[in-house]
Amino acid sequence: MMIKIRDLNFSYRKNKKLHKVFDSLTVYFERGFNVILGPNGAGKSTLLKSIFGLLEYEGEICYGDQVISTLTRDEIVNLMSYLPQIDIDKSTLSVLEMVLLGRLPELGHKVTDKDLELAMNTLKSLNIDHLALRKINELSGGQKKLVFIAQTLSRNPKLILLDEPVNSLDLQKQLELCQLLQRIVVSRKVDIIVALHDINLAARYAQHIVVLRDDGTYYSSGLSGEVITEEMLHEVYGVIANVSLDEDNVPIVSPIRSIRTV
Ligand SMILES: Nc1ncnc2c1ncn2[C@@H]1O[C@H](COP(=O)(O)OP(=O)(O)OP(=O)(O)O)[C@@H](O)[C@H]1O
Repeated sequence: MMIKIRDLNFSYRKNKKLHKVFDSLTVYFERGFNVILGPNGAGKSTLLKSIFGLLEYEGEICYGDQVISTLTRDEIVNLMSYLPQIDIDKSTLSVLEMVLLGRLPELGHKVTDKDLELAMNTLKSLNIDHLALRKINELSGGQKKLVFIAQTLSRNPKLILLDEPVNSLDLQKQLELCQLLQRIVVSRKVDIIVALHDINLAARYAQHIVVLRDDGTYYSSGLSGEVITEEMLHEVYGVIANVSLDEDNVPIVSPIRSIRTV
């Protein structure tokens, strides 16, 4: 087990009111490529933020045998990098500067050729090196997303947390990003946890899937073949869907209709 979450309790506080997201949630993630699935509002982003130490929760989150709440901010940032769902997109920095910024803790007073090479290599791996000198606020939504992903990857963390990284990417780039993540998991021995809405992408690439219900409770976890079932799609997402297996035994979901009448 890579991340172990035990008895997690968390509520957002707004105008003195509490909005409970997790009530004694116990769940774990494995080494490798993990995906969190669940409908809107299930708590996927909240779970990623909790792991990254951004929220004050009750319960325990461990990375290996380290209790994350006992780590300093610097220790957490050295260990993991986190791509939030909402990107700051008003920046007038260039793409290259933005990626370099991601490695700020490791950069010295001067940006060296090695730093530039690392940043350019990350841009190349996402096929956006040609955008290096363009300003962030002059890019398309998908291009911006890729820059933030490049920034997240360039930090060389042990654990990467990505919140819906594929939304606003075209089909080819969605697949390329998942393939790149798959490669990084193997070549850099990095672990990743991705919150996703695309169940077919999760089915194809995830080594371990965790499914949350819309009320933030645990529904199931395991390999895609175990987790992605017609029953789960009915009970968790409220849809009637066919699930078949392709030639690699990967489940393929064909949605038919919502169980709600609209
Ligand atoms: N800052 C906040 N203040 C109050 N409530 C919040 C806040 N952020 C999220 N919530 C609530 O907490 C619950 C979980 O939200 P979260 O964003 O973690 O869900 P999610 O699974 O990531 O959803 P989505 O798929 O729509 O991105 C939701 O009911 C949401 O309305």
